[in-house]
Amino acid sequence: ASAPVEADDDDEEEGGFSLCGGLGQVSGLALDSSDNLVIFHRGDHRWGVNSFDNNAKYQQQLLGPIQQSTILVVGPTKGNVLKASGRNMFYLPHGITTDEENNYWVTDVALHQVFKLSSDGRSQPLVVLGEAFEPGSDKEHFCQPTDVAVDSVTGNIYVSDGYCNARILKFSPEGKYLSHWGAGVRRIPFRIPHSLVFLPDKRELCVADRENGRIQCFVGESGEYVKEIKKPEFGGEVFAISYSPVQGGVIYAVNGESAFGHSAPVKGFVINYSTKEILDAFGPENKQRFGMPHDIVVTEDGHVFVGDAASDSIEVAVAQAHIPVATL
Ligand SMILES: O=C(N[C@@H](O)C(=O)O)c1ccccc1
Repeated sequence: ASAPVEADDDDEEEGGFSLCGGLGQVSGLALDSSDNLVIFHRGDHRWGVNSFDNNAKYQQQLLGPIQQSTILVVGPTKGNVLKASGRNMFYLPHGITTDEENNYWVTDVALHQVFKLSSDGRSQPLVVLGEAFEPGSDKEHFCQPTDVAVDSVTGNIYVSDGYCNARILKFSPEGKYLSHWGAGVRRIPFRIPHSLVFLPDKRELCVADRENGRIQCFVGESGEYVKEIKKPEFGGEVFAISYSPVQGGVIYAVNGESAFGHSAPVKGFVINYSTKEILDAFGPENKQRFGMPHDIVVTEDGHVFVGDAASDSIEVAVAQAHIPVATL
């Protein structure tokens, strides 16, 4: 493993931390069973306008895989690195989530693959889905898959596929294809299903349908459409979502800039899942604004972390509405 990287002192003063330059584009965030932050970043690789050809084929394979550790487990307060893994495996990391055994489920948009990795750093993946560097849209191929969500009861996983497909697929914990579906309301297709969250208390899957600027939620078991949350405050894009079961269920979302024009400040939102009311809007704790907020996680005690793919950093944010009623 590479030498541990520590957050700079000044980084901590900013409220966020960038692990003293040890981070590349932060594409994914997850939490482990101890509420440590799990960061999935791109080291010295970047997703630029020339990274893919018109057929979504990755153009920089000759660069080889990222040599830095792309998966870092860090303490949520000081940003000290507890574990580092994921070296020489990935080309363009995207999404990451953890399952009940602290395994990592990750997606790589250059490989068009989904991996299940054990968190003890063994480099041999437990499950590999998709064919390396081969985009496609059947049961064995993805096209720039963006995220994974895990149903902690059944262990089944959901894959949002992706920048160049418009569907959600469901697999068993061992990676057996179970089902797939497209978008809900009036069959307007997803436009970059970009981030997923499973709602354990409602057994629903919610999707950040990025360029449609909406969140759509489905019954996890059947894929049946349940609801849509779309707000003018999103300004046309929703990049990432997370969820906390407190107060009847609260959705956290971040919007973002997009090539298709944008008309709202880049912010985080706290939304009452049942009423769809925006309870709070927030920016980074001690920084002007988010760059490209790309993923968001919320700890049990209400700390919000946002991974920024433009400023290669993790921003800490305080969202008022999550403070459990007991402490108000
Ligand atoms: O959205 C894009 N990237 C981010 O989401 C990301 O880096 O995951 C992107 C799209 C087209 C070209 C270049 C970048």
